[in-house]
Amino acid sequence: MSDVVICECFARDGLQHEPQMLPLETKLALIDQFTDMGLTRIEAMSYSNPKVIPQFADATEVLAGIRRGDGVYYKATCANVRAVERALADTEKGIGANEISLLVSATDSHSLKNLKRTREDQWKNITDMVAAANGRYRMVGTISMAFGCPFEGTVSESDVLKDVEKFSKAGVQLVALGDTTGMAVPATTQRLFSAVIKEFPDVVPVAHFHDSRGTGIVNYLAAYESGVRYFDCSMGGVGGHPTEVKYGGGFTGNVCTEDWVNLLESMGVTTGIDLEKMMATSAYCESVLGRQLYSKVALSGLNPLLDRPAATPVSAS
Ligand SMILES: CC(C)C(=O)C(=O)O
Repeated sequence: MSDVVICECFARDGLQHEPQMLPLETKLALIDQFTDMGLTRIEAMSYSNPKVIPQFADATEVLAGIRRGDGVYYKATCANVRAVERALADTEKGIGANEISLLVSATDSHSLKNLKRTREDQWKNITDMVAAANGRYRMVGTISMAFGCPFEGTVSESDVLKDVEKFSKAGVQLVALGDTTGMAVPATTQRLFSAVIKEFPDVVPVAHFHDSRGTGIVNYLAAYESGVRYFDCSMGGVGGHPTEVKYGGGFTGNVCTEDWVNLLESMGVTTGIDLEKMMATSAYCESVLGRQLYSKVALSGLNPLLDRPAATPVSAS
């Protein structure tokens, strides 16, 4: 049992906006490597409309082809009831995901731009999706722009907490707070997560931060210190949110799995990840995308002190 749970987002969030289409065999090899390196949450694919997002036209084939690890959650991204119905159809065939995701934005401006729906309409959509899922999956709700919005500025923490409450009341077990465009700082990260942990003890809080301004890891550390144990990351930091490019410009990537795992393990926090396999998988991710990605650890190697016991292990509170 490790101290933290890392969700690897490369195969969905990472690939969604990649211009090149990866062949099915490459996706299967990637996800199998994620399983083999010890990850216990893997964002595998998206049941999106293939006309809109052709990258996931093979969503069912991906689920059918991957090797399943014991106790591993394979997450399917779902945008609407039709997507949940596709998830259920695959589950009936015995090849389904075991976690599905739901998404809301903390601000109406971002919701309209990103989801083409007002927040109110999106909450109706989520209610319908939860009803359609009928308790068959572990569910994770993500609140985008939870720490600030490029269109509306400061986001009210009490409004975010109301969204967490709505997810909780709907029976959603995990709630991710998204720092979608890298606006959080350690103090806001700690304040909001501490409030979630205090007010919603039944909810598993998840950090889903983008590293747009190089603040991802410092904020993840702040989240860890507040008691968060679930983190979304992506090998090489790929992925992220198109809104950043369309409306703000800049880097859209996720926090690099390699860098966050290296830091945690160097602090004596166990991740359950085989570090040598992680480095081999990191190189494989770069080779399949044909370019150097953003991980500093991929560039410099793992912390050389890692093969010695950490001087003062950080206790998992
Ligand atoms: C789309 C979600 C998962 C996201 O990346 C964000 O809002 O930060």
